[in-house]
Amino acid sequence: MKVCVLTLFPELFQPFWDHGIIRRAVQGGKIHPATVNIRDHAEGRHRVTDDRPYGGGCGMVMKPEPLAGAMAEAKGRMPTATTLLLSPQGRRFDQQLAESLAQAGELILVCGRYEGVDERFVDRFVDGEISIGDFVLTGGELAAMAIIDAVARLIPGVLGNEDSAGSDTFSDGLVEYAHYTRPPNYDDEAVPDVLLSGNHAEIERWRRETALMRTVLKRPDLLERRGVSPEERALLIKWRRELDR
Ligand SMILES: NC(=O)c1ccc(NCc2cccc(O)c2)nc1
Repeated sequence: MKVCVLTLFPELFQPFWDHGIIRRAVQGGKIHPATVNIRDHAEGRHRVTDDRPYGGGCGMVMKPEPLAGAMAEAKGRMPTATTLLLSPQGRRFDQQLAESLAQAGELILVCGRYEGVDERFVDRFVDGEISIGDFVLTGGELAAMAIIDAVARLIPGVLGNEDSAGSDTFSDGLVEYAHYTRPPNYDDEAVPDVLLSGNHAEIERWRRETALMRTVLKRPDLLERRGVSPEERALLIKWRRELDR
C-alpha cells in the first residue's frame, strides 16, 4: 500500500515509520510511505499556509492554495489514490473501516491544523472525512498515524502469523478473551487451569465464552449491533441465573 500524508509537520512521521511493526512493514515493502510538506507549496517570503476566517471568529483556517499544491504533488505520485481528510466532523473510524481502507492500494491523508481547512479545498479534492473519535486535536497528524497503524496491520504479511489479525479484539464482534503468559503463578495469582491443559477444544471454548462475558461486562453496545447466537444466548441466561442465585 502507498500512503502519502499531507502535513505541516512531516518530521512527526519519521519516528512513526521507524519503529516496530510499521518499520518492518516499510522495510518489507508492504507500505510505501511518503509525506508532503504543505508549507513547501505556500507562496511568498513567509510561506503562509493559514489566514483569518471570513465572517470573523477566533482561530485560523488553512488556505486552499498551499493544500491544493501539496495535493497536486501527492496525486502526481499516486493518481488513483483515495483522498481522506482527518477531522472531528468525519465518519467515525472503526475496525470495519480499517478493513476496507486496507483494500485501497493508495491513500492520501490530509492533516489539517488550526480550526480546519478552507471548504473549497474539501469540495474539490477530498473523497471522504474520517474522525478517530469525538474530540478535537491540535492537528490531524496523530489521527493519521492511528489510521495508518490500524490499516497497516491488516495488510497481508505485515503481522507475520496471519491469524493474529483475525483473532483481534472486535473480530467476530466481541472483545478479546483474557491473555496470560509465564510465570504460571504471579503474586499468588494462578493462570486458569484450562489454559495449561493442552486441550485445544476446551481452550477454544473457554476463549469464546470469556470473550462473550467480557463483551457483556465491558462493551455491551457491541452486542446490540452484533446480536447473539442461540448458543451465546443460552450461555448468557445460564450466567445470569448463576448471578441471580
Ligand atoms: N477526531 C479526529 O479524528 C480529529 C482530526 C483532526 C483534528 N484536528 C485538526 C482539524 C480540526 C478541525 C478541522 C479539521 O479539518 C482538522 N482533531 C481531531
